[in-house]
Amino acid sequence: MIIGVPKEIKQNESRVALTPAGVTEMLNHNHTVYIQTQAGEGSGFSDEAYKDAGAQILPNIEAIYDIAEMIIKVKEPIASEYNLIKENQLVFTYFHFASSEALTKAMIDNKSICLAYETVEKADRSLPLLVPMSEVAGRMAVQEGAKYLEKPTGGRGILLGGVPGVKPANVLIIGGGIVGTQAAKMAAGLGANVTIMDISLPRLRQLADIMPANVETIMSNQYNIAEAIQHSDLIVGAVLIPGAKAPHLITQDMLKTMQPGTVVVDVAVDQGGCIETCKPTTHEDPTYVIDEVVHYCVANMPGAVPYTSTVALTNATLPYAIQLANKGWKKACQDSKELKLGLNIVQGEIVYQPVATAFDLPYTPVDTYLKGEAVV
Ligand SMILES: NC(=O)C1=CN([C@@H]2O[C@H](COP(=O)(O)OP(=O)(O)OC[C@H]3O[C@@H](n4cnc5c(N)ncnc54)[C@H](O)[C@@H]3O)[C@@H](O)[C@H]2O)C=CC1
Ligand SMILES: CC(=O)C(=O)O
Ligand SMILES: [Mg+2]
Repeated sequence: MIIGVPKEIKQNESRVALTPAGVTEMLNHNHTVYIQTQAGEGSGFSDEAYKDAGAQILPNIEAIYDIAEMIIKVKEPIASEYNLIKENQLVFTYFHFASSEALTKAMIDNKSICLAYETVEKADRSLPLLVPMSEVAGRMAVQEGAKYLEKPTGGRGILLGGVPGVKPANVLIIGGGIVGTQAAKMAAGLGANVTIMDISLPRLRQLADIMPANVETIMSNQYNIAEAIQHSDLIVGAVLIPGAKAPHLITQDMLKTMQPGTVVVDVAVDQGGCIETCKPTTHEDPTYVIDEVVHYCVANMPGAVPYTSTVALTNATLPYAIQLANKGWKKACQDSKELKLGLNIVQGEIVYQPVATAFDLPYTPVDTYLKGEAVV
């Protein structure tokens, strides 16, 4: 198969979807790999390194989309890429469709095959291609939160861990999955008073077992959230209902009950955010203030640490990308339930129910496309 890797063009996005090691693997399986010039530069991989691994370098993004049967990238296509994507071209990347009707409609219109990293799902319900970036974002959430809690950046002016004789900060984490767990570990390690909320009692039990003594677990519900936000200094939004729009657990009215200078890091922004007042921001201008509450809502947090994130992401995506390249999307999705769940839009039809629900658009069951002879 002919594989194309464009340079990411989202603001301050320096990750790349394939490393030189990944190129070698693809070549070992008899595939051809084209990389846009400088695509790996921000992650420490030069064009020379890709050439040495056997890739061919193309000078611009148009050339990559023009030649490739499968595009592998990191972030969702942005508006200038919509028309570069061709009918029947397989695009393997994060899409987060439920947060963007414009993207959803553009991918319906171009009739491509959209296989979303974030909904590839294992039998145990884990999301293997979201996990590594959630690990990064969860850890970063506390780092960023600590920074914006400083007075000069608009925060309350409180040190997460306090100092001897002074109380530490209160950190509330809503959602105890991968992001939530990593955020809790970091905040607890710094000495903060940490509370994790989740709607899953089994999950809260697991967390209570593994977390240190300065982390408590509380059931997530409207009453408990309303109470906890009043004395939280840092709040991390970390909920997920796979593929769907995040529920708004903190409404605009509730901001008025919070302490001035509270920082909210809504990591779930890529699925629309779990705070009503969340709107996506960039690494260049990551925060804004509403009702004296600092909002940090960067939708590509791991993009800021590409040396860590590119390798973590490609460690997870490469085995799936190889299956897709070896078998073609149809056969690969017939053979693997995990990959099949990654299909969101196929040739103009939404095949992932929560995306159709998010915009009240028609839904076509994915098996409609996977029946019959596989096309390689
Ligand atoms: N902004 C960014 O750069 C990044 C954002 N993310 C996003 O972070 C979010 C969380 O991802 P993961 O931790 O991997 O998901 P996960 O599936 O591991 O965890 C989500 C947790 O939320 C819980 N949950 C669902 N509804 C809830 C509610 N009403 N109250 C409390 N908990 C609730 C679930 O029970 C689950 O434990 C996703 O939207 C993901 O896309 C992930 C990586 C980077
Ligand atoms: C998960 C995601 O959206 C990211 O890593 O940017
Ligand atoms: Mg207030």
